[in-house]
Order: sequence, then structure tokens, then C-alpha cells
Amino acid sequence: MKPAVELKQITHAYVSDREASLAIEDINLTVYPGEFVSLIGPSGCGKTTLLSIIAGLLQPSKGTVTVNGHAVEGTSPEVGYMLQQDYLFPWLSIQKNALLGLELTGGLNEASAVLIEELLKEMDLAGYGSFYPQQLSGGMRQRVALVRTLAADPSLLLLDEPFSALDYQTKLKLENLIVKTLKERRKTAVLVTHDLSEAIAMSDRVVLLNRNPGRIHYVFDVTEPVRSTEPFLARKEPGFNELFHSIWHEMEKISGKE
Ligand SMILES: Nc1ncnc2c1ncn2[C@@H]1O[C@H](COP(=O)(O)OP(=O)(O)OP(=O)(O)O)[C@@H](O)[C@H]1O
Repeated sequence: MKPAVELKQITHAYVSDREASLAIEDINLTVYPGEFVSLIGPSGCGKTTLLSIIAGLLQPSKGTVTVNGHAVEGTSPEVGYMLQQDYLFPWLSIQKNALLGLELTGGLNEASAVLIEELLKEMDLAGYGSFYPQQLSGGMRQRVALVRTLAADPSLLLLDEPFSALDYQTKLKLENLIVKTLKERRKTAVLVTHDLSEAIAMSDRVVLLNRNPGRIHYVFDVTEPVRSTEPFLARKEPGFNELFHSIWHEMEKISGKE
């Protein structure tokens, strides 16, 4: 199977006038089509740096990155990026905000309005197309951001802490909705999160990074039945707690080394 993402010996140093600081070093990771992989680790371990490299927003100092077998050379419509902030424009209606992704990737056509309507419905936002972002809650706005990302039909979604600005209940509901939607559409996803239970509940694999510089410490497989249970219910599985404690133990080791 052709990998959805392949990172080979990725090293990145941020260079300023005075110095170069090594953010990540020798990262090797393969993500397969349809997989959901989370990146976790202490602040500053390079999670966002890695995501920016996969997105083609940042060129690594060393190493190669491919998405669906093509070398990454800048941004591509194959890759969707969702962030903590929804970045909706307050002066545009929900429908126009949702169409923006298609407009920017040149995919706008006569079927686009219908597609947006369908996606809004799927995200429980039917009838909100003519509303404006300030009339919606944070969770609803984040769902609009997801509609905008999905409308361009990327095969890979990069999610950088997309739930961290939301209240706990909204976040749990959105986790379920995202996993269900991405599974149905057979999308591949890479999630950056600080929330270990979120990482386990949503993922097929959890990648723990250490820092100074960021390297892969360990890759944990999420085993059945946790893996195929919806995120909210997965937290009740005995295997969930076992994995939580194993990863927590490794996280303690990393912080003990600092
Ligand atoms: N534009 C930049 N210029 C210089 N250094 C940077 C830049 N962006 C990130 N860094 C440094 O690179 C390292 C990795 O940062 P990055 O933001 O990727 O980590 P992170 O794991 O996403 O952090 P957090 O969990 O706090 O969001 C950190 O030491 C950070 O200070």
C-alpha cells in the first residue's frame, strides 16, 4: 500500500541572524491511507513544526517528505489543515465561509453550493448557511471550519489542536463527529494534541515525541476494541486505561530527563 505520508530522516533547525536552533531531528514516520495518527509530547517538542512540514508550509533542513507518493513541494489541495482557531471571516455568511476552501483551491463549480449544503447537514448545521460566524457557538464555528476543509476533498487532514478552545462537552462531541466523518470518507489524519485521552480515543496510533531536539520517543498502537470504538465510549474500555498509563509512564520519563 502506498503510504499517505512518509517522513524520512526529517531534521529541522530554525535559523535566525544570530543562531540556529535544532527543533526536530531524524524523524522517520509512515502513515498509511485511512489511518488516524496523533502526535503528542511536551511543549516545544516540534509537533507543529512536523505538521507544517507535512503541509508543505515549511521546508525541512534535511530529509524527505512525501504525501501519497509525491514529494511535498509547497501546499497542495490533497492536504487540508485545521487549526485551533476557526479563521472564519465575520463579514461572510456561513455558506460563503464554507465555500472559501474551494475558491482558494480553484475547485468552485456549479455543484459546490449543493455540496456545502450536504456537508453542513452532515455536521448538524442544516439551515445555518445564511447565518454569520458571530451568531454561532465555538463548536458550531469549528464544524463550519471542518466543512470548509472537507469541501476541497483532501485525502489527508492535518489537525493542529482543533478542540483546545472548546468546552469539554463540545470537544467530546466533536471528537466523535470528526472520527465518524473521516472514517466514512476514508481520510487519513494527523492530529496534534496536548490531551492524551483525546489522542488515544481518536487514533489508530499515538506518536510520543521528546524534546531538545524533538525526536520520536515511542509509537504506541491503539489496540482493539479501543481503536474501533467511538472516542467517547472508547474511554470506558479497560484497554484505554492500560494504554493511558503506559504512555503516561513514558511521558514522565521524558519530563524526568529535563
Ligand atoms: N518560527 C520559529 N522560529 C524559531 N524557533 C521556532 C519557530 N517555531 C518554533 N520554534 C521552536 O522550535 C521548537 C519546536 O516548536 P513547535 O512549535 O513545533 O513545538 P510544539 O511541540 O508544537 O509546541 P507546543 O506544544 O507548545 O505548541 C521549539 O523550541 C520552538 O521554540
